[in-house]
Amino acid sequence: MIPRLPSSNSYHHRLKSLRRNMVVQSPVPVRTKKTKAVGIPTLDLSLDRSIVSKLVVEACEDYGFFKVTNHGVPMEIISRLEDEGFRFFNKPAPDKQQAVPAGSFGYGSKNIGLHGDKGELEYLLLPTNPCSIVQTSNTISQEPKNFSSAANEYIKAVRELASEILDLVAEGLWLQDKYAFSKLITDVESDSILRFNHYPPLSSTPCKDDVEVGFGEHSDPQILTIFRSNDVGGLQIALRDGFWIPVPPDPTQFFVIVGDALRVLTNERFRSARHRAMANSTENSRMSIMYFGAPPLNTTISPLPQLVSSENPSLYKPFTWGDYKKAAYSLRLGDPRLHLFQASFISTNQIHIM
Ligand SMILES: C=C1C[C@]23C[C@@]1(O)CC[C@H]2[C@@]12CCC[C@@](C)(C(=O)O1)[C@H]2[C@@H]3C(=O)O
Ligand SMILES: O=C(O)CCC(=O)C(=O)O
Ligand SMILES: [Fe+2]
Repeated sequence: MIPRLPSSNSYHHRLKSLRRNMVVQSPVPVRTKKTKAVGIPTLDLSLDRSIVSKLVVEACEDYGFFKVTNHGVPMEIISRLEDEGFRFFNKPAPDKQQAVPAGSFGYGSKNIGLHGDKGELEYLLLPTNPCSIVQTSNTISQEPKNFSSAANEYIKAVRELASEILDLVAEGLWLQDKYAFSKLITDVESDSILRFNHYPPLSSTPCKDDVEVGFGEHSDPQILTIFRSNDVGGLQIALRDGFWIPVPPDPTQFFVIVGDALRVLTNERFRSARHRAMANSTENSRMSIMYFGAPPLNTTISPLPQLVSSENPSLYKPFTWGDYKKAAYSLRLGDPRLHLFQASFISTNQIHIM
């Protein structure tokens, strides 16, 4: 099917001026080695759908990262969860260590994952399923109902936002199934995660040229990450040329990061942005809240047929989200992992000496 595009001049004029305005200047660039003061693509979700869907696709292709405004999530929902997060991190260490003790979820401090990655932060990692939020809230808050209702309302709102963005992506790619991506994260079995990262002010002064790491460089393995932070900066995004751009915080808006799974589903048309958080050298605490939208564990991830052709053959073998998650979690934070699933990858046990 040949896509039909509106042909009016005013449409093209509007699109051009939107593109010009899409990249906004960072007001307070945090400079480290190899950083650039480039703007962040910003998309106003209240604009005409046909325009926004095109711009979303462009931002996913060029950056794998963008900011959304007019996102429709009430500030009250955001502030309630932020207050609950700070209330938790302000508790004494032994109380925090009791939160969600089982498995890979729960409270962590300075250790990220299980393979020696360190960071200047503490965090709380939770499954987004409403029942497990209710259960775990007993170990997180003295007033568990306040925590669980704040978390569940926030999760519902950001899941809707993620799903809306994924529908725009499907439209911008002219897919026949408009819900091809969103249905993966709205499934009741979805493996999505909620994470609070708390970066207390650094007590020691970092050595010259040695910027301490808050959260090391990595890409997110899931489909899409929706996140925001309070007004303390720290996040940086890698550009294609290897330069890092600081992301000025915007507490009332959301940022979106393309994950590895979406990169595979689009047969590498999209980038999964590598990002990192610098340690917090300000006087105030930084807190980010990340929603990682993921499919059910048994979902097959492989490039969508519409994005595969003889000129663009599939770059990946099919694998399940569970397979990819297992591979990612068996590696260090910054390790490459997608190559393990590439169509051209030959694992050592496939090499037979004749
Ligand atoms: C070192 C690690 C932390 C991580 C699991 C991993 O082994 C590699 C991927 C990491 C990451 C990055 C994005 C968020 C996160 C929750 C995820 O799904 O993959 C973290 C994992 C974690 O913090 O446990
Ligand atoms: O806290 C941040 O700003 C970044 C954290 C992050 O990238 C993550 O939790 O995956
Ligand atoms: Fe991340």
